[in-house]
Amino acid sequence: MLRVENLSKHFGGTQALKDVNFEVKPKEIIGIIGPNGSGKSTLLHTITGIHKPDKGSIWYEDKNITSIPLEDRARLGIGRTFQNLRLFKRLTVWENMLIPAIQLKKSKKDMEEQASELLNLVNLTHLKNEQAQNLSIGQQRLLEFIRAMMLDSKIVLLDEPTAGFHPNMIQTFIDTLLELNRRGKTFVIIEHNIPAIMEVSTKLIAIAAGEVLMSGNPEEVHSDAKVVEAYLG
Ligand SMILES: Nc1ncnc2c1ncn2[C@@H]1O[C@H](COP(=O)(O)OP(=O)(O)OP(=O)(O)O)[C@@H](O)[C@H]1O
Repeated sequence: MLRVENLSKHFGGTQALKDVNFEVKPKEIIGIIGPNGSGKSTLLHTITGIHKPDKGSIWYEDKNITSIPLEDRARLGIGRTFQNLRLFKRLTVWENMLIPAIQLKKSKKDMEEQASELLNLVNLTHLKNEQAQNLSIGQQRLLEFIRAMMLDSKIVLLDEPTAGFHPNMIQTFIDTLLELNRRGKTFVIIEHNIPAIMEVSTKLIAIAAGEVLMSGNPEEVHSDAKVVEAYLG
């Protein structure tokens, strides 16, 4: 579905990505872990078109998308959320859900049904008329997550979706993610919450200093000596 080949990107003297290769198959949940500054966000920015890679290519459903504009990647079905929340803070939860979806020209009824159902999944229905800025950071992150689902992307890239969560919200996120995955969504998730990412991912990719250290079975990757050292070192 999505394939990254020999992707490299540098900023001045910093090699943020070095020959990164991986593949995402339909309905997989890929977890990406790595220490701070290891290149995780750069990888997502390069896949979605914010950064142009120095080298390498990105393929989506057998189409080379390395050089196509950001909006076209979104139109093809690649959605995302950001590490820094990008909600319309003064608009209500409900307005936040509906506004991005307007571009899809779905019927108002369909959009409203979808928004209601998603809000229900993450237990935010009671806050639908509240301004987004009045929600806790964790609630805002859940809102950004389900808002991304309104765009009907086939694959959604999530950048630290549980950062700032109250511990009792993690399960809501996990349950929602798994439910959306059961319905056909594919996910790539950058996450520092190791227990959460271990629980949901079908494959784990560990990166350090811009390179893939190891990828594969989450248990094996997590307990690998090189991965443990990269985190602790
Ligand atoms: N726009 C930029 N300009 C210059 N350097 C950058 C830029 N973006 C990232 N970097 C550098 O590239 C490296 C990788 O950064 P990146 O944000 O991708 O790491 P990360 O793994 O997402 O980190 P974190 O877990 O802290 O979010 C870091 O050394 C960072 O300082």
